[in-house]
Amino acid sequence: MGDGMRLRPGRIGDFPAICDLLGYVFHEEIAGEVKELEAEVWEVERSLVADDHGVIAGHAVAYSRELTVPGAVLPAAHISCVGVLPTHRRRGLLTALMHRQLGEIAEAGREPIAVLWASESAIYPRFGYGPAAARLKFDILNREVRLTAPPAEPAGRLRMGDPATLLTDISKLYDQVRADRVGWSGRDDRWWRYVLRDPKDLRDGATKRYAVVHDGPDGPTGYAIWRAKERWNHHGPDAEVQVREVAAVDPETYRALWRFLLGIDLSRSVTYTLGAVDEPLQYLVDEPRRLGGTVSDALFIRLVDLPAALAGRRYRTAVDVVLEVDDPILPANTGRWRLTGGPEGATCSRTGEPADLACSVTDLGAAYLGGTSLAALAAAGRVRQLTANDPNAAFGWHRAPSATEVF
Ligand SMILES: CC(=O)SCCNC(=O)CCNC(=O)[C@H](O)C(C)(C)COP(=O)(O)OP(=O)(O)OC[C@H]1O[C@@H](n2cnc3c(N)ncnc32)[C@H](O)[C@@H]1OP(=O)(O)O
Repeated sequence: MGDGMRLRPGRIGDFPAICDLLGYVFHEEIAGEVKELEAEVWEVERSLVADDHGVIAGHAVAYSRELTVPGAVLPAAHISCVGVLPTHRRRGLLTALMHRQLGEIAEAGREPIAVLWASESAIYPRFGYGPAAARLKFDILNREVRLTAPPAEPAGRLRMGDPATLLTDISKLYDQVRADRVGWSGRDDRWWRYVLRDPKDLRDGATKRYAVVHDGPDGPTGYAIWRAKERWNHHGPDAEVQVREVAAVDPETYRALWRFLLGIDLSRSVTYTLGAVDEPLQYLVDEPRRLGGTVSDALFIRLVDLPAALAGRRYRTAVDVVLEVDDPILPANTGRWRLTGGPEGATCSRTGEPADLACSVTDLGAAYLGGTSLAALAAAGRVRQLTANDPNAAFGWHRAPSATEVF
């Protein structure tokens, strides 16, 4: 790391310098409402800085939140705000920050896993984070797709308003849906304010955010949040609807919300950047190619306490397998582990038995949410299946993992 450089916990007084650092590295200005909301969610006691004689040259923070994993909701360290000053790059600061941070999470013993979004996919696998959930970004030509096989007119009604005004319904629905949606993060009031932040200077000419709640006969059953960007061209109206989030407790609601979003007058395109890889919308329209879907990586998962993490999720089918895992950064995870369980729960303990499958902690992180197949990792030569006892099917889940926000 170099002479005089030290890692230390962040202090309240560091916040402006950390915002400046993040501004430099992400090429943006962190000011005004955004800065206030960053301060509100910032956990100073979980913030780590690289201090070069009083200059904050590097930073990383862990947020205390929950994450839905297959069959369970677990505490998960949400890693964010990682940056190293351009003047200090490639001298090992990130490496030092990551090692120290993982050590601290492991020592605290509260969170069996850590999760992050990577600015570049190449950065985090070396620290044991595996690409565990992808996203499908939609760029929809909405006038060129039709919802197929329309059922009888749905019984529900749509109610429009500001997201903040409808938040009581929206947050309840989010919690209801997230219980079964792997990759969704818990949101307390602070995180809702953060997620719904909407300063005018970040709208790029679009409107403020709107929300719509779908009410069924027994109460609210789903919501959508979106904004629109006005555009006209020589053909006439050409507005873009930008969908932020859609959550529905049943297929009728999901369909009603998408029918609403795809049909907004004067629009010619609809974008949705946080779709799931198995987003049901693909199976609702007559011409899915016009949805313009592109896949990219989303959540990276790091197993911090391997046995707690593996025992903390459920498995799609019965599993009884010995995994041999290598973890150079957290050696307590290294070794052979017997995982026994299924759809009702699991146990995981150290064993001396011969291994059925050998892999790195990064690959196990990639497979953890059920979105990256161990068989595909084996086909890539990353995972070694050593016996016929193959846990691939058990590690899968009934829906693909997805993410609802970039934190
Ligand atoms: C969760 C989040 O917040 S994601 C956001 C991450 N931050 C950013 O992208 C902001 C812009 N970039 C930066 O601030 C810095 O370049 C960082 C934080 C990505 C890297 O910090 P550095 O201190 O330069 O990393 P460090 O010197 O520890 O590098 C460790 C290794 O990772 C590699 N590495 C670092 N950054 C990158 C990258 N962007 N792409 C590919 N490899 C990388 C280095 O080459 C090095 O490899 P080596 O061990 O084989 O030599």
